[in-house]
Amino acid sequence: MELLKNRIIKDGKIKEGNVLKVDAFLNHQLDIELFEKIGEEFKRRFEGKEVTKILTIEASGIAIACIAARYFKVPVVFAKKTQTKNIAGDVYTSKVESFTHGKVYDIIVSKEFLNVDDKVLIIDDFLANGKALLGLVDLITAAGAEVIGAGIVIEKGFQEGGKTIRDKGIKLESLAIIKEMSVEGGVIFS
Ligand SMILES: O=P(O)(O)OC[C@H]1O[C@H](OP(=O)(O)OP(=O)(O)O)[C@H](O)[C@@H]1O
Ligand SMILES: O=c1[nH]c(=O)c2nc[nH]c2[nH]1
Repeated sequence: MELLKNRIIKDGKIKEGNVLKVDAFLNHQLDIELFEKIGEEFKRRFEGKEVTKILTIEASGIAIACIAARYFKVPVVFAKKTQTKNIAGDVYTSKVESFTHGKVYDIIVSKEFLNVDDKVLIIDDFLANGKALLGLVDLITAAGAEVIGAGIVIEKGFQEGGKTIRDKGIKLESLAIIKEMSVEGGVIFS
């Protein structure tokens, strides 16, 4: 998606530890006009697929999932990274090592919101090592629901997540795939 790639080149900042900082438009300050275009593009990439629910993971996936849901006209469910009193009871759970927080979370979704007849599209802002996506696939599988695919805004193609997910036969659509990035050389797309 050229618009997104140009924005990454304009506003992205490369940090140590394979981190691309895009908080000026994607995961801290949010450019909703760009999000609308991204939502529209996800809809185009999954055209013809029946989707009954969008699943994402807090925190940074939520905003983009909500805008995408306007195009699919389905509810968004997000996996929580912390237990709260108001979600006590029957939950699906999986372990996810967070890329930017550097710690392992027991992610949870209430059984009420993932059902055996759901056809689930996963949406997230980033794909790096694939831990978040694998955790979300676990939750969908535990519910007996179907994984329709995953829509990712930025895939860091030099990390292992994309291969792991594609090897599982999951339809993965990443709107920008970074082949290489370095402080000196900038970002190079696939
Ligand atoms: O493919 P992975 O290695 O799992 O990396 C991708 C995940 O990393 C980020 O979440 P993170 O928990 O780092 O931060 P957040 O709380 O801002 O969503 C991002 O939002 C993805 O969910
Ligand atoms: O802002 C972010 N930058 C990244 O490089 C990244 N990788 C996973 N999650 C991420 N979030």
